[in-house]
Amino acid sequence: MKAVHFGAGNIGRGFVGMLLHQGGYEVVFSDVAAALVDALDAAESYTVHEVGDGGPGRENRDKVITDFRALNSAEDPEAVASEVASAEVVTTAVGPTILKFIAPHILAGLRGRADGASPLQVMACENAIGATETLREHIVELAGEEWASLEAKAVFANTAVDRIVPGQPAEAPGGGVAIDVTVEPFYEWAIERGAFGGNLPNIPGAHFVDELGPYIERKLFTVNTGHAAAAYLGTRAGREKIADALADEQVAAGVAAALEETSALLSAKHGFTSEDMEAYRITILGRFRNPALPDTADRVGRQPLRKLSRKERLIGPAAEAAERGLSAEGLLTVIGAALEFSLPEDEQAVELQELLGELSAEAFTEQVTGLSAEHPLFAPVVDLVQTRQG
Ligand SMILES: NC(=O)c1ccc[n+]([C@@H]2O[C@H](COP(=O)([O-])OP(=O)(O)OC[C@H]3O[C@@H](n4cnc5c(N)ncnc54)[C@H](O)[C@@H]3O)[C@@H](O)[C@H]2O)c1
Ligand SMILES: O=P(O)(O)OC[C@@H](O)[C@@H](O)[C@H](O)[C@H](O)CO
Repeated sequence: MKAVHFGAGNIGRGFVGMLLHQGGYEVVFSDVAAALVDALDAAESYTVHEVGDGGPGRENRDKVITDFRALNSAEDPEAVASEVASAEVVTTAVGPTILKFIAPHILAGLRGRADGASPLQVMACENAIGATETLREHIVELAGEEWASLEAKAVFANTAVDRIVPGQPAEAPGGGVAIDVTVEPFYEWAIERGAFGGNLPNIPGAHFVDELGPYIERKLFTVNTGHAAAAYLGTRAGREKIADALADEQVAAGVAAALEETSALLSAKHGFTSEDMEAYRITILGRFRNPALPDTADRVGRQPLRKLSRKERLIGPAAEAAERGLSAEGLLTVIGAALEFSLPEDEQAVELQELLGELSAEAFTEQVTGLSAEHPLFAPVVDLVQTRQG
């Protein structure tokens, strides 16, 4: 069995690749970072180190991953298409905005797939609602009328992945490109079952669910909302590491306030009990506090324009809370802190600060958050933008 995985970065090597390997797949990583591809392709194995308390598999904290290869999709797209054509599974962990660049490779692979082969099982493992569906839409759009003849060759399942994998040092301790990965022990991979028609991929570490919506919203609006709150409030308080941000009482109170609001929304919307949501929050805050995990506010706050967009972890739940007459004050405080996020090496952080300087508060709010002037959250966000603009 073979899986082609696009994106050999933190979560690609530290989670998706690891679980595919444990399921018995040969993993072909595909990436555009030449040095990383070369280092992976030359290696016989890499190690996933679990650090800190909790999680399954405590008896063995170092997982050695073998039976993989790596290809550069920028240099050799034909080889990637050929691997996709003969794979059972395709996964991605490249970031939601990169999915459109993965679509041509999958389409080319489907064109080369033998008639009668089992449908390719495609799963995007990104922090976004409906990421696999987005990937499918890119493929369908590219294929145009040809899609009718290819459609039966693939099935697409939305997923929710959860494991904190911090940024890794670029250089290995002995020199050369680092390919080992340090991760937290906790993980969860929920996959929507329906698309597979009973022929589930063999991923023992994942669990299959009938409806993914509640899982992905609970994950994105708790883990990622709480993480973003820790990053933006932590940066405002001068904390560089996420664990240090949580150790600051004021930051921790701000994170808790935002998460109480998202929990109230998730309970109202999906029927999670308040006890279940409280237990979920406690687990997550414990994960953020993991002192052995070198995770930074800069990584967690990266791409603030994506994080401030309409369906994402801040505006998404705040807008829905406001529509339902629920409190969004804690989330608004985090949105205000996100507007201050400034990081020269992050293109979106630079653009965010430029837009704040160029646009009126109303135009900024419409463009960045996608809220319309009639929405109950529009005026409070405009106030925050005006405050930031001085
Ligand atoms: N790190 C985490 O804790 C974590 C957890 C869950 C989900 N995620 C999600 O996984 C995705 C990846 O996150 P990450 O932290 O691993 O980021 P990362 O930057 O470490 O990895 C992304 C990889 O994608 C590669 N890439 C970029 N463009 C590409 C292209 N056109 N084709 C192939 N590869 C390409 C990059 O070179 C990089 O190696 C994001 O959507 C993120 O939200 C991350
Ligand atoms: O990857 P992003 O930029 O969407 O979000 C940053 C972090 O919150 C995220 O990577 C978490 O570590 C991860 O989602 C935990 O499962």
